[in-house]
Amino acid sequence: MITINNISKVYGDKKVLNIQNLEIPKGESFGLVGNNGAGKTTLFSVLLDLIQASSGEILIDNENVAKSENWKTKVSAFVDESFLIGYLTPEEYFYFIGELRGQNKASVDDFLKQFSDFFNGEIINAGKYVRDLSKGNQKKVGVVGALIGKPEIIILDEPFANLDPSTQIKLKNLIRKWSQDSQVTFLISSHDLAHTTEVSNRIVVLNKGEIVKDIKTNPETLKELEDFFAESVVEIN
Ligand SMILES: Nc1ncnc2c1ncn2[C@@H]1O[C@H](COP(=O)(O)OP(=O)(O)OP(=O)(O)O)[C@@H](O)[C@H]1O
Repeated sequence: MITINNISKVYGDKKVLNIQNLEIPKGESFGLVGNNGAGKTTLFSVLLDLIQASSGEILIDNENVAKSENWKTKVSAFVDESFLIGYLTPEEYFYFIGELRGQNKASVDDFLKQFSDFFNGEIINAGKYVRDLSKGNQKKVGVVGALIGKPEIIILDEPFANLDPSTQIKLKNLIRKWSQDSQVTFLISSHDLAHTTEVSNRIVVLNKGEIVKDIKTNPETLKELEDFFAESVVEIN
């Protein structure tokens, strides 16, 4: 369970995040949407203790992420390329992550087999370093790396961007399956309302750092979100 209490983040005189209370139970597939600058990455960064909140606290299973290390074995994330290690090959990167999560090479290899179509022959045994891969392939490496060892909580920032349609579908199926069958908690931020609605059983909309909608996904959700974002669009003639 993730508990967010009175979290704020201020840069200069601008409050970019301001969330009173948010609870994300185990096994929830939580979608975070919002326009550019809404505060999605900031929220994930505070949650992962990558940046310090200006006030408030975030607890994972009752442990304050800014004060404890225990939560780190339960959580994996891919937020941006800084999570990658450019001088490793993808295989070396996956083994490294596997080691952190108690997976030996054989179990990592076994796990990676299911992604062979996902990788499309361009990642494993491709003779390239992570830094030399295309943006889309780097994203695949980061996302798959976050899945190794099936951690309890998986945080993915914009996982669908830059991915080809087949890979998007594969990833959506995996997210749905793991959250239903294995009670993995997913936190996914995306600009893609359709993908987010498909994989999330709850969607929170952030606007200027504040929660403006918190929806249990239902057949009307996509329409509700599209209407919400359309309202803020100024027509260009
Ligand atoms: N280090 C920083 N210094 C100053 N302002 C920052 C810093 N990091 C983020 N911000 C500001 O915080 C706000 C929220 O940014 P954030 O990256 O969390 O938004 P986002 O919802 O992830 O946006 P996007 O959809 O564009 O990725 C933005 O106004 C951004 O400019």
